Amino acid sequence: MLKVGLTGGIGSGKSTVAKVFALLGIPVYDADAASKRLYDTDAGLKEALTKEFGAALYAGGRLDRAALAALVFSDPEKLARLNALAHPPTIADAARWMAAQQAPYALKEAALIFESGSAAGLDYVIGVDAPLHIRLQRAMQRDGASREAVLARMQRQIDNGIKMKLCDFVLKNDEQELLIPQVIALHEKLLQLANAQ
Ligand SMILES: CC(C)(COP(=O)(O)OP(=O)(O)OC[C@H]1O[C@@H](n2cnc3c(N)ncnc32)[C@H](O)[C@@H]1O)[C@@H](O)C(=O)NCCC(=O)NCCS
Ligand SMILES: Nc1ncnc2c1ncn2[C@@H]1O[C@H](COP(=O)(O)OP(=O)(O)OP(=O)(O)O)[C@@H](O)[C@H]1O
Repeated sequence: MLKVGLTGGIGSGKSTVAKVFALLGIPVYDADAASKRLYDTDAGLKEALTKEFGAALYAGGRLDRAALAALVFSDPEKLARLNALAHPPTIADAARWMAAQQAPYALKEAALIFESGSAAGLDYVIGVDAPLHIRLQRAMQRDGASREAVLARMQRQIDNGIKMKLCDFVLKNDEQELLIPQVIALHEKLLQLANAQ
């Protein structure tokens, strides 16, 4: 089975594209959702986060993500420490999930596939591309977030142009080219690649 990554900057439309692949019958792993689940279920991670960022983060019983976001996206060193704690269990969880899939190929959707080093375990990576002003607008609208808050996250991600060059395939989600026909064409190509394995 082929292991395929799906990535793109904040607001590029990764989750939207992932839903189309899922409709085509492809199993999809959502790394954002998995890391949120692990924060509340992985005792080792919970303990490490409490030690690093303080017990107040779990005061409500579950991780206060907004409080953690406010801490880390204003301080690159804190973000690096969070990434070092959160990425390894998520990468391991994704690898276990991948190993259990029965399909010609399976997708791992994650914003930070290159930044976290997880591209190394994948056969191909798909990038979802959209211009900065559209990504900014989408993320602000979806999350009710300020321009500054979205820009702070973007600044902690690899430059989008460079990220797309690192990808094996790029889907344009710029509201000019139709998205679904691009996904269907790529799905057919990936099925061929999986068959040729
Ligand atoms: C700080 C946290 C708790 C804030 O949670 P929140 O619900 O506000 O955001 P969510 O996780 O849904 O992320 C939304 C988007 O923000 C961007 N983003 C998230 N984490 C990071 C990061 N470490 N660096 C850069 N951008 C990031 C991504 O584009 C992501 O898709 C959360 O983002 C987090 O745990 N980040 C660290 C782990 C991580 O890297 N997750 C993303 C990929 S697995
Ligand atoms: N082609 C499109 N036309 C209109 N709206 C879109 C399109 N693609 C995505 N969106 C919207 O833009 C927002 C961001 O898309 P999505 O959540 O898929 O992005 P993402 O790359 O997964 O973002 P993040 O990295 O923040 O998780 C969503 O509200 C989604 O519905």
